[in-house]
Amino acid sequence: MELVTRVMPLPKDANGNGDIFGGWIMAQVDLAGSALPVRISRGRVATIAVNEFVFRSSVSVGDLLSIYARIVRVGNTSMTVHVEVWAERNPVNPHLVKVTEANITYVAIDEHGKPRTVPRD
Ligand SMILES: CC(=O)SCCNC(=O)CCNC(=O)[C@H](O)C(C)(C)COP(=O)(O)OP(=O)(O)OC[C@H]1O[C@@H](n2cnc3c(N)ncnc32)[C@H](O)[C@@H]1OP(=O)(O)O
Repeated sequence: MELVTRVMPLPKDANGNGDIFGGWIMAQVDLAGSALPVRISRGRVATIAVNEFVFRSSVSVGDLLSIYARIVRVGNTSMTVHVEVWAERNPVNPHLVKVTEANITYVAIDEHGKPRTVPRD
């Protein structure tokens, strides 16, 4: 898997318990997951489907999140990406926890927002 993003949630991203909102994590994963489809399709993409999204462990303010991605399928106009989010926590005694994984499908789109074929070369 390829490291595509590192990001640290801030207090504004948390609920009253200090846990990070799932919607914030979904936004980071959607954005990070698009990096490889943008690269291989050499242009714009749009998210068409979140095929699976699993929150395995809660995320806290100050966790350093590393988001990894791997292309699992390339269709005619679509690309499906597996994304994993790992949290590095407790700087005094650091340890890594897989907090989220997802499968997301993106469609390559042209300047009119219509699907275009993913280049094969
Ligand atoms: C930048 C952002 O991410 S914005 C986030 C929100 N996303 C959006 O606003 C996108 C809104 N959706 C759209 O604009 C349109 O649906 C488009 C342009 C993405 C696709 O247009 P459509 O006419 O629906 O495309 P179409 O039905 O031909 O399907 C395109 C591809 O998606 C695939 N697809 C469609 N539905 C799904 C699904 N539920 N799961 C996985 N793949 C799917 C199709 O199989 C096809 O793949 P292929 O060409 O590799 O065989």
